[in-house]
Amino acid sequence: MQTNSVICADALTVCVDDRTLLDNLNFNVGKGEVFALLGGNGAGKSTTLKTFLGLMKASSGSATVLGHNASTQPNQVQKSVAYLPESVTLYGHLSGVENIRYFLSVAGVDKSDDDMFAALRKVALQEDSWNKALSNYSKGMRQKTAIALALLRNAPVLFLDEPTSGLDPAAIDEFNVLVSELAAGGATIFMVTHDVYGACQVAHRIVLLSNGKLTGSFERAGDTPIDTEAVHAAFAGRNV
Ligand SMILES: Nc1ncnc2c1ncn2[C@@H]1O[C@H](COP(=O)(O)OP(=O)(O)OP(=O)(O)O)[C@@H](O)[C@H]1O
Repeated sequence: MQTNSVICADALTVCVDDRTLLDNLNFNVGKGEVFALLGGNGAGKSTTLKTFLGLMKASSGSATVLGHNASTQPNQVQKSVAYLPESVTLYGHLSGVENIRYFLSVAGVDKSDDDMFAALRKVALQEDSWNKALSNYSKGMRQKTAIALALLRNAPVLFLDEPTSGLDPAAIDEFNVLVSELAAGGATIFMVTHDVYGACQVAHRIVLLSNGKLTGSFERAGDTPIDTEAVHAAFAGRNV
């Protein structure tokens, strides 16, 4: 394991019945890194996420977050991570502010209104919507609310499931800026996606998953985004 490794897959293998869903995955994600796991339908992305969240167990090898084994110490892992599912689950009849207040109280986190307003400003949720019912929010606005909640929980690690699916191009750009800012502030971000372009814009590293195996890896060099064409080609099994 790297010394600054926050998320680590070490020979991670997950089998269900006689099927191998994840086959000997190895990777480390460092503090402040945006890591994207890219794969097609059925590649094993959700299985990987669920294993890191302690919802599925490793059959051999390990998935660890901040040194906690997700299979044997799921509670410790769940305390230190924020998880954004593809469809954000907040209450439609409550406002953004009320949702945040409610979920912080459930998590036992005590924050002032000023802290909450600062988080909503940081994620750039329009101020005139803060007290409107969430049922009036767009998907991007709901996602911003969920990210503000994650910030207020001070979660050092974020797991994001298909975070840009269903967002329009402007919302995707805003989301990418926010993710980059969070990472620059020290958050470690693990996302699963099949959006090659979006992953290239925001990720420091992209790892390809196919049939439960890692099949390629791309790293950002300085400020230059990862080459979309090279990732597309590898994703589609072509040579560039
Ligand atoms: N609990 C389970 N038991 C048996 N098979 C499963 C289980 N969960 C997932 N699978 C199978 O594992 C494979 C990987 O599924 P997974 O949901 O991880 O893929 P994915 O990359 O997230 O796909 P998608 O992009 O379509 O959501 C699929 O063939 C799926 O049918």
